[in-house]
Amino acid sequence: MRGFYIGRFQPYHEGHHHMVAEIAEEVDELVLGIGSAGDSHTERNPFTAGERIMMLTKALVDVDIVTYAVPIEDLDRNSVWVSHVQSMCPTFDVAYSNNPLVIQLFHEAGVEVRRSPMFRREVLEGTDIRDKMIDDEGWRKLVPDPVVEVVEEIDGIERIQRVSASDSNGE
Ligand SMILES: Nc1ncnc2c1ncn2[C@@H]1O[C@H](COP(=O)(O)OP(=O)(O)OP(=O)(O)O)[C@@H](O)[C@H]1O
Ligand SMILES: NC(=O)c1ccc[n+]([C@@H]2O[C@H](COP(=O)(O)O)[C@@H](O)[C@H]2O)c1
Repeated sequence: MRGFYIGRFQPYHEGHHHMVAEIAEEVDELVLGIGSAGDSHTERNPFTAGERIMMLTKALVDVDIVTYAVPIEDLDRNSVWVSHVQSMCPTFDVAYSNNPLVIQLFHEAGVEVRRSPMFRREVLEGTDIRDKMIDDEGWRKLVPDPVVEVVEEIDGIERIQRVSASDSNGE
């Protein structure tokens, strides 16, 4: 059985990693949809799709199922989004998400959706981790080690500090 799990992964953190480990108990292969793939260089979406592919690929080397990372750009039309996802991905039997809109759209399209309990959500939330990156304090222990290496390789902290400063100046 093949599963599908979508997130923006800005950045890929230990909550996502925990969810992947749980999903890996239930499926043979997993497609990871990198959502809002066209977005980057903003405070909410600092990293490009390619950078997020690096984070996922390097963090998932120890996961013992086959994984595929597929960038998925946003569409203006929610009603055809599931078809758009399916057109970009290997076929899958079940979708995993906690996002209410994603659950609703898959449900309406007749795709089975499974939710997964939030893991240590009080610290493992992308928005909070990005705030910690802006301060460059306390974020490293909240993401897998390979993600730290990718962020360092791409000068990600300098990027997020600059784009958050320009976002708040309205530039
Ligand atoms: N700590 C967590 N435990 C389990 N699942 C999580 C956790 N954090 C996020 N998820 C789930 O992973 C999927 C992708 O989430 P996403 O990439 O938006 O991360 P996020 O931490 O919610 O980030 P942001 O604050 O930027 O929205 C969603 O279904 C979300 O509910
Ligand atoms: N119409 C659309 O483009 C559409 C609809 C539902 C979800 N999405 C995307 O799916 C992803 C869902 O991920 P999160 O659970 O991380 O929010 C996001 O990138 C979101 O933009 C896009």
